[in-house]
Amino acid sequence: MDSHTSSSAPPSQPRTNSRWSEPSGGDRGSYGGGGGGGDRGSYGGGYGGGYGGRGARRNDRGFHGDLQPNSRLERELFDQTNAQRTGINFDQYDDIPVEVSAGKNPVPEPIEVYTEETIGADLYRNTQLCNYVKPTPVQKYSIPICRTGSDLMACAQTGSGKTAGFLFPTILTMLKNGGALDPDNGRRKVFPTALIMAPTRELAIQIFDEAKKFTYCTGIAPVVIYGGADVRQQLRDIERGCDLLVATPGRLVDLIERGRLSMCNIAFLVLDEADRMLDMGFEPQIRRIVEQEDMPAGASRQTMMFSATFPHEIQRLASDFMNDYVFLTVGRVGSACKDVTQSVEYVENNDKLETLMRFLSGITEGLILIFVETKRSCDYIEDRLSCEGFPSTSIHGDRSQREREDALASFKCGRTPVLVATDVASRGLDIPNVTQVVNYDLPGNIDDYVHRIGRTGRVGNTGAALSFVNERNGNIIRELHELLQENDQECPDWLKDIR
Ligand SMILES: Nc1ncnc2c1ncn2[C@@H]1O[C@H](COP(=O)(O)OP(=O)(O)OP(=O)(O)O)[C@@H](O)[C@H]1O
Repeated sequence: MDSHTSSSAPPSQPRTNSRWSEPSGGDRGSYGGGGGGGDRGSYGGGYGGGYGGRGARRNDRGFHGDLQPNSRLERELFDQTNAQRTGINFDQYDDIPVEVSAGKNPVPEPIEVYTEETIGADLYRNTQLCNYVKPTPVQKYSIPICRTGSDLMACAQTGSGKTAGFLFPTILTMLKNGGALDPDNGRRKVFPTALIMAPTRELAIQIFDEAKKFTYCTGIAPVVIYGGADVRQQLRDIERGCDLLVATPGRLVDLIERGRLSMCNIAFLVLDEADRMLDMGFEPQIRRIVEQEDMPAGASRQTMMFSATFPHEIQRLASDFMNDYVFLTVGRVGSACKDVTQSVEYVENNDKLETLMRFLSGITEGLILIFVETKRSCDYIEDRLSCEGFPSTSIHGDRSQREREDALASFKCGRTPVLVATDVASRGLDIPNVTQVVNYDLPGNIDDYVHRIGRTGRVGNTGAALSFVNERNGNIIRELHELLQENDQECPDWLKDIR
């Protein structure tokens, strides 16, 4: 029987370090399973309380945000306590080969440093507040390329700063051009200038959090909208002024249909993790938003697509949405982050839980992210781990938005150092101190594997990924084998015998 559905608990593992408690046999409630204490306000919808109400009045730059410093907000946004810090391998990013295939414009020189000259005074101040010392390779190239007005498809390894890679040039060009006038608007319709679409709510919230930092005191107002949260609050957020909108596709279509959002001023369109959005079946919504509403096409819009992987279906979307685009690749398209030590272990399904607990018992520090295939096994494993003394929480598509945010908050602060997740957490999430990823169930394709293990080993930090493998994983073994070899990882002989 599959261990996911087995009701018999595996034997308890003795704890080899004091981090984990002895099995209690109690229920998960005693460990705060599912998290708790997550502060929605810290993710904010729109500007939270920090900027104060300001209506949709425009500032001197033609946008809707604040230009004045605010010391409380500044402390909140740039608090470094839980920020991701660059790791020992950060400087080795410079050794990764970069390829740029030119569009019609000549490719500009990359920028090597962050200064007022390279990224303007506003962004420079904000990078200093973020403690960014120098650009990552994708940023070095994407910023000058996008400033020429070219469309861009950029592929760079997980955790190498792609978010700033698209936010920086977008913000810079918005500041250069100033806000566009709204068309005559009798109704309460909102006209953002930049649109960033992301596949999951958590990723949209995270991009928004980054956008808040980089737009601080620039006058640009960022807002996030996503499904599963109160739509009325999000409507209030956009009405207070929205220049840069971060959205998941479903909620965006909803607000367009309600007549509350117009795409007609969109000058910048970013699709982050576009391949995942297609996997999740969002193509009709994306095509509707980009092709069938009032969004400008051709040269009046700049389009960027960013991911660590680019399967073939994406090339189609790219050629439909972009004009003569530049293709930027840092390293091989789809390759795994070299700072993650990958290992595989042969484990039959029935033995996975026991093996996992034995493995966890030996981990003395850091956060551990465990990927499983189904929502059901996610709940089951979280429950078993919690009962066995490993404080755990979980995240999957059937949990409410509140539960998902609470689980992430509880994981991030270390209250529950184990997060059991489905692929909803595989893309984009940037959680400091994740030192170990476990593929309890391997994903169905190698791209998802690359994204999953990329939740660790970010911005030059080292991390580790362990995958449980057995005969059921035949479909991914060949590519996994190649990937391990490419990254000089240990490749056990039995691996290639699995079909
Ligand atoms: N130039 C920089 N210097 C220092 N830290 C940076 C720099 N650029 C980005 N970071 C930080 O690196 C972390 C990873 O960045 P980001 O999430 O944008 O990576 P990514 O390439 O989009 O990853 P993924 O493929 O997983 O989505 C973030 O915490 C970000 O703040």
